[in-house]
Amino acid sequence: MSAPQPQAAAALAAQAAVLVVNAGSSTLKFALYPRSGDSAAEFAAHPSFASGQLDGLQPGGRLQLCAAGEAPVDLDAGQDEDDRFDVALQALQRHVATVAPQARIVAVAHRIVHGGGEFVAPIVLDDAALQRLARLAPLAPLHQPHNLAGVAALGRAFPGLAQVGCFDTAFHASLPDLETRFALPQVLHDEGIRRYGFHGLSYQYLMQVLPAFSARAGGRVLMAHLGSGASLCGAVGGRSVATTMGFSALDGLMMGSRSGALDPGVVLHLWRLGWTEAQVEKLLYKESGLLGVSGLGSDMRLLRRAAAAGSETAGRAIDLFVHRLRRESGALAAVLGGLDVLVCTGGIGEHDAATRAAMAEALHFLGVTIDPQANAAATGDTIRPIHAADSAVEVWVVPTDEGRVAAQAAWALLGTSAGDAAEPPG
Ligand SMILES: Nc1ncnc2c1ncn2[C@@H]1O[C@H](COP(=O)(O)OP(=O)(O)O)[C@@H](O)[C@H]1O
Ligand SMILES: CC(=O)OP(=O)(O)O
Ligand SMILES: [Mg+2]
Repeated sequence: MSAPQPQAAAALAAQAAVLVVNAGSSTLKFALYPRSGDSAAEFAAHPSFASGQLDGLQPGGRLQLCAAGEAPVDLDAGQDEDDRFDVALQALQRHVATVAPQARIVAVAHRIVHGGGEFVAPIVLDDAALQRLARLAPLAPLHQPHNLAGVAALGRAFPGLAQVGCFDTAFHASLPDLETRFALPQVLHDEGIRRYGFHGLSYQYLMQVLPAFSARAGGRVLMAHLGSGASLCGAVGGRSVATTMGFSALDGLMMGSRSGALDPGVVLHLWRLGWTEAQVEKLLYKESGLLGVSGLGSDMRLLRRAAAAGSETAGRAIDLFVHRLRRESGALAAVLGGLDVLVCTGGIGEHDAATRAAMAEALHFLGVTIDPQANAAATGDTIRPIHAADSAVEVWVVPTDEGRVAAQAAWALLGTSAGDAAEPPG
């Protein structure tokens, strides 16, 4: 993205924008969205006007701003985590002032992974809500503490601005009762030990754009969000009816460094062997999945290269990822009673044609056939159909945009007054 010339910038009218933040353990992803209509076509147009990522937020990391269309910039950062956040946010503000000088940030919206049973719709965050959300941190230790640290840091950077929380779990509030239950005593269910489901902002985005492209978007849709975290969601009428992640973001598919579904007997066994809670948590969240099985890394690109160069462990990790995808897809297709549409998204779903081909092959018995050329040509740049002309099931590759959904939620909560505040005087 190139910076507008000063004269051109001066001529631009102030435009209200929502800054969307997705804070992770070592990265902070951000994007700036103007107000736009909520139609499927406008959603699909990807209208964010500044976006990027801040890397290296953990102490000792190399703090770097990677903004869309620009070379990465190294930042001079201290060792203290709060200082690093603040330096990173000042850089973000400078970047926004350069590439989108017309933007006037009127609110900040955060992706917050766990909303529990209580937060089933976006809210304007206040101290009481933040305290209750902090209690959910043990259920999403890889995400929730960082999400909330992001809220605190943005509060310091933009004092007085409304901060909106958008919950990954909220899209799954529509799950049928049975789908939320584990086969455990009722008392535990009543205490909140149940399936919640995650990646909800991504699934909501897919369900909002798809109707502009497919007349069958309201039918039985299987969505595969395959990124560092990976899950599946089955939807009918645009609403979640089944999903693979559960109480935490550990369940279901094999992931970059997470195990996915695991016999709980394994955890008991490790405890008996003397593993501590912290060691088990690290194993399941950070040392398993593609990384654990391959012993090489969690990134599918790296594993594809290693497998092509003859690495047996990389090949096994990919095979297991695909096998688990086959098993879980079959389970959700059974819950849906068949498929009308399959949607692939997330870093792997958008970019890895071989994984998509394997998934389609696994679901061929349900009528899924892809067009190999269309599949190879789909690189995650835009929404593309990849099914063969005679496929009974449509297959789409859709680049997801969780930020767009969070921005929409902020606009809806803040009403028209937020936009009016940024109109140029006179
Ligand atoms: N070109 C690509 N080919 C294959 N896999 C890719 C490609 N680009 C990204 N990925 C995979 O996607 C993952 C990141 O997915 P993404 O959805 O961006 O993750 P997250 O938002 O959870 O950090 C990477 O770890 C890698 O496995
Ligand atoms: C919930 C989850 O796993 O998120 P991510 O894929 O961003 O890690
Ligand atoms: Mg993600």
